[in-house]
Amino acid sequence: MYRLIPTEDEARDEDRTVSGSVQGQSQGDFSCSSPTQQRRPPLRSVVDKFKSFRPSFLRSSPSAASWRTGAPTVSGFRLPKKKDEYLLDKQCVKRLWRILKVLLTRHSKVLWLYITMTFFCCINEAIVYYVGTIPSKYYKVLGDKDTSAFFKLLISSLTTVFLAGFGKSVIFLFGGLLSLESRRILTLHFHKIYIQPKLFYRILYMHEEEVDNPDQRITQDIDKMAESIRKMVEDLIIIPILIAFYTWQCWQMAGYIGPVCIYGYFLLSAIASRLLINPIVDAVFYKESAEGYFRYLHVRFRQYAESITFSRGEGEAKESADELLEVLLKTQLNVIYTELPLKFLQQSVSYFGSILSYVIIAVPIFWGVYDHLPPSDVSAVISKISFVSMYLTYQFSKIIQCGTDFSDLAGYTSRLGQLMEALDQLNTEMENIAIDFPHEEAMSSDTSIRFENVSFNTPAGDLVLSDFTHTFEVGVNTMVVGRNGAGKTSLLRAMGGLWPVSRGQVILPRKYQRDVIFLPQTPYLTYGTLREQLVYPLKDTAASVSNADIVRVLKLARLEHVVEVIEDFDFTYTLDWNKMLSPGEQQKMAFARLFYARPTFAVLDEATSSMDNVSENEMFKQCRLLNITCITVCHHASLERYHQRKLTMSGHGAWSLSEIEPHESNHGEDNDVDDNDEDDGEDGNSLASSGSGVGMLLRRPNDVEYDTLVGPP
Ligand SMILES: Nc1ncnc2c1ncn2[C@@H]1O[C@H](COP(=O)(O)OP(=O)(O)OP(=O)(O)O)[C@@H](O)[C@H]1O
Repeated sequence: MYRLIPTEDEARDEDRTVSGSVQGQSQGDFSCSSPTQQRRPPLRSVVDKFKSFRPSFLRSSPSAASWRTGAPTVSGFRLPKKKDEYLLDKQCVKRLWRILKVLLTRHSKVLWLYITMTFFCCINEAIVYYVGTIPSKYYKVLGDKDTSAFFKLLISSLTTVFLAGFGKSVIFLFGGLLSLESRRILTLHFHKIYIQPKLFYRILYMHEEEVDNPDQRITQDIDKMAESIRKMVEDLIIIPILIAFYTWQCWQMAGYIGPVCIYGYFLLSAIASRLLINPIVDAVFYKESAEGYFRYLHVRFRQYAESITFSRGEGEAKESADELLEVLLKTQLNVIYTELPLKFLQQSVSYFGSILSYVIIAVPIFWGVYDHLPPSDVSAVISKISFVSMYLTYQFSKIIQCGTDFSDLAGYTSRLGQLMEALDQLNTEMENIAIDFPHEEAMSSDTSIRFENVSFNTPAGDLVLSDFTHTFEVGVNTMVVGRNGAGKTSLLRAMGGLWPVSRGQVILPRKYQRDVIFLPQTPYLTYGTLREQLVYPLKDTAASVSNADIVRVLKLARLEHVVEVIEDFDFTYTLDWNKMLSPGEQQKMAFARLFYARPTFAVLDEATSSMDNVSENEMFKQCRLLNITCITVCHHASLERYHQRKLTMSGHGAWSLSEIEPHESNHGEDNDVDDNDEDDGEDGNSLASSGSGVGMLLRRPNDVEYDTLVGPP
C-alpha cells in the first residue's frame, strides 16, 4: 500500500545516513509504493512503459498474436507495474458500493430519477405484457371469423403499440438524465477529493506509477461508468418484478415443469457467465489506462507544439503516437477477445431460450392438458404460453447479457475505486506528516521563514538538503544558487510544503497564504478575464479591482501594452492567454499579480528567466519599492546586486551561506536601468525609474485605504 511516512527501520537508516555524511543518500520519505518496493524505478518514457505491455490474449500464444493483429509479434510485452489483477471480487464489490453511496446520498437526484424510472418501467412492462398477448387474441378472433371483435382489437392493439413506443422513449429520457446526473455527482465528488491543496500535486508528480492518469479516470472513466450504470439500470430495474410475475404466469399455464426448466437453465448460464467476466474486468482496466496515456501524449503535443516544430520533431512525435496507438489498439483488441466467449454465451443463451420455450409448451400439449379445447383456442393458448415462457427466459438472458456491461462497470469501478483509495491514503499520510513535521502551523509570531535542522530527500530517495538551519528575514533578499539538479527548486518545494521534510521544521509566517507568494518559472495563466488573471487564485475578489489599479499594476510589470491587445478587462479568454503573451510576458503577468498582492515574501524560481535584462532589473527594483523580500532561485550572477545573502546548494545535501558584499553596481543600479531603458528606446514606463513611482497609489487586495508608495531613496 501507499506510504509516505518512513518506517522505523527506514528512519533508522536515514538517521545513519544523515548524521554520517551529507554525501550519503537516505531512503525516500515519499515512498508511496508497496513495502517490498521502496525505491522508484528509473523514470521511463510512457511509450517505453507500454512497450512492456503484453495483452493477456497474446500471452498464451505469441504466434496467435500476429495472426490476430496482423502485426509482427513483439515479445516481452508487460503492463507497467502490472502487479494487480483486477477482478470482479470482494474488493470490486466494496468499491462499487462506495461509489453507489456517493451517488445515492439523501438529497441526490439520482435516487429520484431511479424511482421515476422504476415507475415508468412498471407501466411500460404492463403495456408490453398486453402487446405480448395481442397475437393470441388475433388467433382467437380470426379463428372465430368475428369481424367487429377484429376491428376493436385492431384499434386497441394500435393504441397499445403507440403507448409502448412512448413508454420506451420516456425511459430513454430518464435513462439519459440518470447518466448525466450520475456523472455530475461523481465528477464533483472527485473534484472535491482530488483537487485539494498539495494532494493534487503529489498524486500527479509522485505517484504516477501507482495511480496512472487520474485526469483520464475523472474525465472519461466516470462518464463511461455513468453510461454503464444507465444501461444496466434500464435493463435490470424491473427484472425482479417481471421474473416473479412471468414465473407465476408460466406455472399457471405450463405447470411446475416450465419454471423449473427455465431456472435450471439460467443457473448454468449464470455460473458460466461469472467465470467469463473476470478476465474482462482486468482487460477493461488496462485498456482505460492505455487510453489515458494515449490522450496524454496528444495533450503534450498540443502543449509543446512549438518546441516540437522548432526541433523538427514531428517525425518522432508521429512515431510515438503511432506506437502508443498500436499499444492502445492491442488493449482494445484484448477486450474484444476476452469478451468474445461471453458474447457467444449470451447469444446462445437467448437463442436456446426461445427453443426452450417450445419444449415447455410441448409438455402440457403432449400430456393432453389442452385436449378438451377447440383448435382456435389451443392456438391462442400455445401463443400465450410461448410468449410467457419466452419472456421469462428473455428476462434471464437479459441478466446474462448485462454481464458485458457489468464487466465494463467493474473495470471502471476498479479504476475509480483505486483512485479514491489512493487519495484517502495520501490524505491520511499528509495529515500525519503535518503532525510529525509541522509546516503550515502558524507557530511563528514574526513574519520570517525559518528552517530548523531541516533534512529532506527527493521522491526517489536522494538526499537534497541536510541539517539546514536558516532564517529568511524580512528585508533581506536571498539568492539561491547551485548547479542544475542541486536541489534549488526542491528547497522551495519543501518551503511550500509540496515535499515533506524528513527531519526538522519549516516555520512559516502566521499569515502564510498572504505573506508568501511563489512565482514559478512557467506561471499558470488561468482561464478568464484580465481582472481575474491579476487576482489569481482569488477569483472572487476580481470584482473589487478597479480599472485604474489594473493599469497601474500592469505598468509596474511593464505590461501596459496588454491593455491594447485585449477586448476589455472583463473579456473572458480561455486558452488564448498563453498564446497572447510570450513566455517573458507571462512571467511579467506573474509579477503583476505579485505587485497587486504585495506579500511580505516573493519566492522566485527562475521567475525572470525569459525576461530581457531591463525588465528583469525592473522587477527586482519594484519588489524593493513595494517592500517585498525576495528569495530568488537563479543562475544570473548579475542579480546579486539585488540580494544581500547567498545560499549555495552543492547537491547531496551540502549547502553554504554567505553575505553578498554591496558592490559598485548596487549603488548605481537605478541609473543602469535608466540607461538601459533609453538604449531600448522605451518610454520609461517603469514608475520607479522614471520617478513617477513617487507618490503612486496602489491598493492591496484587503486594504480599505490606498497606500502611498515612496520612490527610490
Ligand atoms: N518528482 C521527482 N521525483 C524524483 N526526483 C525528482 C523529482 N523532482 C525532482 N527530482 C530530482 O531532484 C533533484 C533536484 O531537482 P531540482 O529541481 O530541485 O533541481 P534544481 O537545482 O532546481 O535544478 P535546475 O537548476 O536545473 O532548475 C534532481 O536531481 C531531480 O532529478
